[in-house]
Amino acid sequence: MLGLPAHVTACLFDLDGVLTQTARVHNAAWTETFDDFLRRHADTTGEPYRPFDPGPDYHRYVDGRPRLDGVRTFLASRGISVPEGTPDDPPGAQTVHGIGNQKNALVLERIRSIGVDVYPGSVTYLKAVAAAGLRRAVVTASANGREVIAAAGLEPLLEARVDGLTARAEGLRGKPQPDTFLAGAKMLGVEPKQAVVFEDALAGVEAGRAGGFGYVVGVDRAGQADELLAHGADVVVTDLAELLDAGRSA
Ligand SMILES: O=P(O)(O)OC[C@H]1O[C@@H](O)[C@H](O)[C@@H](O)[C@@H]1O
Repeated sequence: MLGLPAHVTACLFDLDGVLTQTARVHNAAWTETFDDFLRRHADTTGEPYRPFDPGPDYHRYVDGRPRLDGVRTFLASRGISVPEGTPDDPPGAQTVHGIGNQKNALVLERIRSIGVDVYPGSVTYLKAVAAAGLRRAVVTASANGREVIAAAGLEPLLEARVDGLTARAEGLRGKPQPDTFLAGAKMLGVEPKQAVVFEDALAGVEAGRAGGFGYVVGVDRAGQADELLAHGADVVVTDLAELLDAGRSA
C-alpha cells in the first residue's frame, strides 16, 4: 500500500521539491543571483560571460546543499573563489555571504508574495503513512524550512524538523553528508535502517546512501532518474502518489 520495504517504520522527507514546489523558486533565485555575479565578474576580469545553467549547474552544485555550500561549490566549478565575508554582508557583496544573502532575499520575496504550493500527491502520501502509523520528519538544508512548512500548511502532518538552522546550531554537515538525515532519524527514535529517505536532489540521495538508511526513494522532478539512481536512490518515482499503487513490500 505504501511501496516501502516491510521493515520501514519512519519516513524522512526532504522539503523543497519533494513536499513543496519550492525547488523551482530556489532555482530561479540562484539563477538570477549567479548571473548577476557572473556578469560583474566577466566585466572586471575580461573573461567571457557564461551564465548559470538552471539544469546541470543547479542539480550538480547547488540543489539540496546548504546555502553557503551552494555558493562555494558552484563558484569552485568555475574556478572562481571569493572571500567568505560575514553573515551581515549586504545582498550583492562579492563574498560567499553576500551572494547567499542576495539569493535569500529573492527567495523570501517570492515565497511571501506568491505563497507556497504543495505537491498534492505528496500530501496524500503523507496522510497515508500517518494513517499507517509510520513516523514522519522533514529534513531540509533550507534555513527557511519552518516558514515554508507553515505556509504550505504541512505542520500537522510532520512530527519533527531538521532544517538549515538546526544544522547550523548543532554543527551538522549538510547534504551530501548524511548528518541531517541521521539527526532526523534520532529525533524520531529510530535506527537509520528503519527509515526511508525521500529526496529529489542528487546530493540528497547521496546523503541517504551514505547514512545507511533502509531505503532511498528518488523523486524525479527534473528528468534525472538515471542520475538519482546512480547517486544512491533504490527506486525513482515522479510523484509520491505512485507509491500508493505499489505494495507494502518493495
Ligand atoms: O537558502 P535556503 O532557504 O537556506 O536553502 C538552502 C537550500 O535548500 C535546499 O532545499 C534547496 O534544494 C537549495 O536550492 C537551497 O539553496
